[in-house]
Amino acid sequence: MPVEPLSQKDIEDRLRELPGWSLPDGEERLARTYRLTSHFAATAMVIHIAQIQDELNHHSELTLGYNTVALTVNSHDAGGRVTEKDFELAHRVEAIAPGHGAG
Ligand SMILES: C[C@H](O)[C@H](O)[C@H]1CNC2=NC(N)=NC(=O)C2=N1
Repeated sequence: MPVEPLSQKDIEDRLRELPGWSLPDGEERLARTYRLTSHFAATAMVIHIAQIQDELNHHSELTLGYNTVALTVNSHDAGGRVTEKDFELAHRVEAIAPGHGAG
């Protein structure tokens, strides 16, 4: 089922429910960086996010740092615009972050 791109206002309204997530200036994608307590913890969170992304069939650009996990996401099937699927992924990742000690 095609998913429609969200308007700038819709995106801004939905971002209010996702502290820490942003729409970087001039970019059509949601972004968040989590800071973890160790490299191993960050790596474990990446694996968990990958599982969720395969379950949703919706995938971010996922970057593992020394003790950080950075995500940026938009919807390829919607021409690289931001859709509900991006917010669904963001909420699912937010839900697991505390369990990983992510801040
Ligand atoms: C064929 C496969 O179902 C599609 O390419 C999925 C895979 N993961 C995806 N991830 C993202 N971010 N956007 C998509 O449109 C998308 N589509």
